[in-house]
Amino acid sequence: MKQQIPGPLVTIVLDGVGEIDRTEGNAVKLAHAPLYNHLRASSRFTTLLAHGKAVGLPSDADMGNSEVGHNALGSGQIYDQGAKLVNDAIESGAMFAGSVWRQLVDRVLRNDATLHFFGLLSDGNVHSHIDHLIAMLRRAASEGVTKARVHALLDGRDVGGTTAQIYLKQMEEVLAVLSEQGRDFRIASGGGRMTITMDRYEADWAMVERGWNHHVHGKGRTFPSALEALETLREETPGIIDQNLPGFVIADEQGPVGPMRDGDCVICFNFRGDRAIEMSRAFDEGDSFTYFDRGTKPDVLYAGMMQYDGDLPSPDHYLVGPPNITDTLTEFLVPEKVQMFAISETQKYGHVTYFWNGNRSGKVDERYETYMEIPSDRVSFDQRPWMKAAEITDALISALASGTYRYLRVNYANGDMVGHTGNLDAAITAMACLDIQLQRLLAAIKKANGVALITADHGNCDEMFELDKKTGQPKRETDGSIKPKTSHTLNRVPFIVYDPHGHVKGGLKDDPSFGIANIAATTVELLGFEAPKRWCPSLLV
Ligand SMILES: O=C(O)[C@H](O)COP(=O)(O)O
Ligand SMILES: [Mn+2]
Ligand SMILES: [Mn+2]
Repeated sequence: MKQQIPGPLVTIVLDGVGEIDRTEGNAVKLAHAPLYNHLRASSRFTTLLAHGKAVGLPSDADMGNSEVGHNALGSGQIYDQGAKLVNDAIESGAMFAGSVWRQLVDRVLRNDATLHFFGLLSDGNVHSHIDHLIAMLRRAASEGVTKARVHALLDGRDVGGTTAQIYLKQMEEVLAVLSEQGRDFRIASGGGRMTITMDRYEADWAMVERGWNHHVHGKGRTFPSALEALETLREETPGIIDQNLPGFVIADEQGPVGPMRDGDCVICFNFRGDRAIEMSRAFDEGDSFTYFDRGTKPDVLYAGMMQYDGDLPSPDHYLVGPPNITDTLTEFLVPEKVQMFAISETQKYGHVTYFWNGNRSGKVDERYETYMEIPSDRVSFDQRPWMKAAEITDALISALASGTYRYLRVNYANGDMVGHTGNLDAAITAMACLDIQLQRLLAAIKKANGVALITADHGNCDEMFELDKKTGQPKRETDGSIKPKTSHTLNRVPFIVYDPHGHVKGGLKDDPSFGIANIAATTVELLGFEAPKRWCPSLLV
């Protein structure tokens, strides 16, 4: 129902805060969070889908993630996303018929050179899928490529915390088969994804530099094989989860097996952009690149699985076209001259700006948009579970008090970033910290005569234990301790309308098929507009 609230409207995204009845291992329920619990008990509380097909992923077995979640939140629509687009391009053969694949393979054949692949080696399907890599390796072999190298980033964040051996073994088997008939396909380097290569939003370029030295120059601690590296590195730091493992280089009697050389080609097989952009820039940019010293940069042709940033644009070459997200919430509100404010800390800043605006890094219109980034700490977030929630709230309170903005949006990263560490105690603290900041923020919204919509982009800290699918009980390590869960969940997410002055008319529709893509239409209705027909319908009765 179209209605115009008199004060500001604020969308609060509690990143990684899902909804499930179970209390065990659920930081949302275990935390001292009196305000959040009070809001959940209100009549304008419901839950929404935030995973699988409801956010454009291939199947309902796919957990949601921040990219697809914020795309849905910010566009009010469901688009086929990277995972699905790449599957389709491989299945239909369009990827291999495309000009970029041809250029890469032809160059390798012409130069008698090596085809390198780097990316996240798992089936998490958030940044990548191992099946995509396997399909490309097989195809390259069938087209005559004789030398390929895989630079394998170990996951433990979108999949179980200590599962790297599963994917490494699978990869070694595939590579062994492909190496028959005179081919030479091998793993050349690797490391934990939170230690090397996969930084995002320029939070820590040193990670990318470490990755560059391992993958490109073959510089790092050497091991005879990736599985031996994994075993040794785990032994050296008991309890370490895969994402935090140090980098490694594979070497034989002649030295490192896969430094990149002039004439080689390189494919980043991640489809998701945020954590692939910095490395792409290191490969593509010329002397203007100043983030770290790349040493002698080999003359390689580099391609991404997808275009990771449509505005830079980056990379120069990519295998699959990105989803073309149009008619976003921001594009709708700009011509209506609605002043907007978007804020988060570094780790989620791109989520609430770039992903929110349909993967657009520039503003739609400077005159109506203010963005604010609070620099994140550079630590493992179980050491600082409060993160920058207080500083973000300070800035939001000032923005509300200025009276300038009619629509504000914020992402609080705590539930997700602390959830990814697998540390339940820290996640419980994160939720308690969030509750205190929500108390401050909602008081300011009330004072400004406003309304808030509180939601999440997907679950994470709502399930901090790995559960056995059959018994529903927590899985145990060999020493009897509970196996921590570091990845997102498949759970629904909250949707709460906070309306202290009773401005909002009507209740919430009760439709279990509604997801977070339904929030944009709700937003514009509360701002006094009719939502575009192509958006998912509003949640207001
Ligand atoms: O990149 C990450 O940190 C995880 O793979 C996914 O987390 P996000 O989707 O919440 O960013
Ligand atoms: Mn998220
Ligand atoms: Mn996450």
